Amino acid sequence: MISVEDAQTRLLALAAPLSSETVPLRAAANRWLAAPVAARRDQPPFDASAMDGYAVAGDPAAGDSFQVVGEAGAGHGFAGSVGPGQAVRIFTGAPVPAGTSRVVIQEDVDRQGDRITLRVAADSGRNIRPQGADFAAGARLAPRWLRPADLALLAAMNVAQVPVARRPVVAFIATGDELVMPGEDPGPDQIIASNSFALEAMARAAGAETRLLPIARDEDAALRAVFALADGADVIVTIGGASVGDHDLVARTAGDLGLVPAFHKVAMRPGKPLLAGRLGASVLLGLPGNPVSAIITGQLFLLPLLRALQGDPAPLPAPQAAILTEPLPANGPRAHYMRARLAGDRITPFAQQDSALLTILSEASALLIRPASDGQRQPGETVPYLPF
Ligand SMILES: Nc1nc2c(c(=O)[nH]1)N[C@H]1C(S)=C(S)[C@@H](COP(=O)(O)OP(=O)(O)OC[C@H]3O[C@@H](n4cnc5c(N)ncnc54)[C@H](O)[C@@H]3O)O[C@H]1N2
Ligand code: MOO
Repeated sequence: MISVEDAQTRLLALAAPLSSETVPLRAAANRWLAAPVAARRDQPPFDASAMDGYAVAGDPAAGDSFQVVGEAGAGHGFAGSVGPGQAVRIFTGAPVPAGTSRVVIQEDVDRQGDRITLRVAADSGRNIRPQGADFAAGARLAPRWLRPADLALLAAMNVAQVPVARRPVVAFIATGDELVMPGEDPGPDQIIASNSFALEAMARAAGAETRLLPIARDEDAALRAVFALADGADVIVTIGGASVGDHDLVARTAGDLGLVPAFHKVAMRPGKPLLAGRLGASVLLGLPGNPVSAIITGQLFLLPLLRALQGDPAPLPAPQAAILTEPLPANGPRAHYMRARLAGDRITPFAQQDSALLTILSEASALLIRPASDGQRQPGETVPYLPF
């Protein structure tokens, strides 16, 4: 059995980056910016007022008085120039008129007709946002996951079309005679297929386009037929049938179909039966069937794979540190990803860690990482975890 880190490295080695495409700005949310884009203008494009008040020159003192000679608003500046003893009524976002060098806020001014008098000396701030203070024309936004703030930044840069990585297509195949879809009528020996729904949501949030294929019965022919439906997918994710039982067919059937294996079985808990390899033009990721195992291996393997396919050079989740609240016995030879609750900087693993318990997983906010063969841990010690 190989370590989690080895398995992740081998899987990511299968991730040849996808091509890019250009999409309208609004369609770029949550996608990977595939190439640097340059600002097409300065922002602000002119020295702009940061406050509502009066634009004047110099460093006026309390009692100084000015004649108001015009107005500058956002979207319509003051065309003339402003001389000594003159002021322009100005509003936030307006271009600062030629000849002025600061904005006195209106709260500090008494106005009578077209004259203003300063109640206090102008303060040290000029209340002006200089041209290009946010960014200058030509400034670049480097490849990254585009968050909402990045969309606003691209818009301000006047970038309407955005180069992003093509969405990876992920096909999900749940396997097992016991499975029916939610809303169907399960037979007495059947359960509801649940894992695909978590995994599909996870993949979509990571930018993938998803296909939920029909459940494959536990026979070679049925599994082959569903594999055929996955044709063209960048990633095929099977769920279940990865272990050693007589009905665990994924490795065998995929092998007969030409799977070039990268690994099968990883020293982790949950998730030991995980397998991966290249199947034709697709990457095959065979997840274990237990719900917690499937979702955690999805988190640790499927998500990084999807990020890497889209070009993210650092696709792996970064462990954080928290303070343990309870003693933990020494860990065995498999890295253990314990379902845990995080409160501030303190982490408490759930007492029950069975890999079939979706209620516990749903309550969990962290996966406490016990490295393989880690010794006993005491309350107060710092331990690694992954946010969940
Ligand atoms: N003799 C051994 N038995 C098992 C081993 C082992 O090493 N030796 N490994 C165990 C571990 S660890 C895991 S994890 C499971 C995973 O096995 P499979 O990947 O073959 O999964 P299945 O047997 O098909 O299913 C396991 C469990 O999960 C339920 N399941 C399956 N698919 C779904 C789904 N889409 N939604 C909800 N639940 C699902 C299934 O009904 C089973 O209860 O093997 C252990 N056995
Ligand atoms: O290692 Mo399995 O994934 O615990 O249930």
